Amino acid sequence: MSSPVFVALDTPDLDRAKAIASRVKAHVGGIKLGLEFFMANGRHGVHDMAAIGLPVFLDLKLHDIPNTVAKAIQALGSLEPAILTVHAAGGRAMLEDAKAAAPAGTKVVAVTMLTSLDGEDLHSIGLSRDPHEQVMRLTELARASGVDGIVCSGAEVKAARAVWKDGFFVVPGVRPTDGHHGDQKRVVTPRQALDSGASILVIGRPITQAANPDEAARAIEATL
Ligand SMILES: O=c1ccn([C@@H]2O[C@H](COP(=O)(O)O)[C@@H](O)[C@H]2O)c(=O)[nH]1
Repeated sequence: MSSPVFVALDTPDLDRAKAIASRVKAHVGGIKLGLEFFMANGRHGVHDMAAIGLPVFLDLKLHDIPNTVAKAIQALGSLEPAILTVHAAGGRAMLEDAKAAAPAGTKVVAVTMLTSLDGEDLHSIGLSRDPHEQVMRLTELARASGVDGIVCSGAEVKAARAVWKDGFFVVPGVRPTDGHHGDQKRVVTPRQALDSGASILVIGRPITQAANPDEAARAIEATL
């Protein structure tokens, strides 16, 4: 079975992204390309990265009116990423139209609550629910909208999986040890995320900023 780890290649530098992907290829199951990479390299960069031979997760976190999101997904043309993100807060019509616009082989997953946020952040944007309640509410919305799954933290994935048995659960905010969390606030270890029901884990800086990225990826793989 291939590794559940998708390495987040958060860099604008195509050559650096290629170099890290090539180094860690044996220890990860896919690569995740986000806004930083896409803004710098566009569709052609994604196409180049796909040539490495690992599944591509395109993490664009689309959030706009339904027509705009659907047209943006259609504009990806032949890229056909394995996974594509939209924001669940875009609402039911946007989620339905995103799924309808995506290629059949692309899993559309809805971001519920960014792992860089906590309860205080929710309150500061006018939401009185706690993170667990917010994630569960958006999980129900995503399931009812017909998308393939959600992005949530490892703290909520067990409860989300319980109400959506065949959903696809993406867990970022993963740290191998109790070390530096950076901007992530809802954090678990790779083992905890998998034991709680994650389908895949997204891990960036613990691998890409390591002195030896392939050794870091191998060490994480050994814990799974
Ligand atoms: O809620 C979310 C959704 C997406 N992400 C993305 O995952 C990686 C995490 O990188 P680390 O370096 O392991 O923190 C990054 O690309 C985010 O855009 C997330 O962290 N949380």
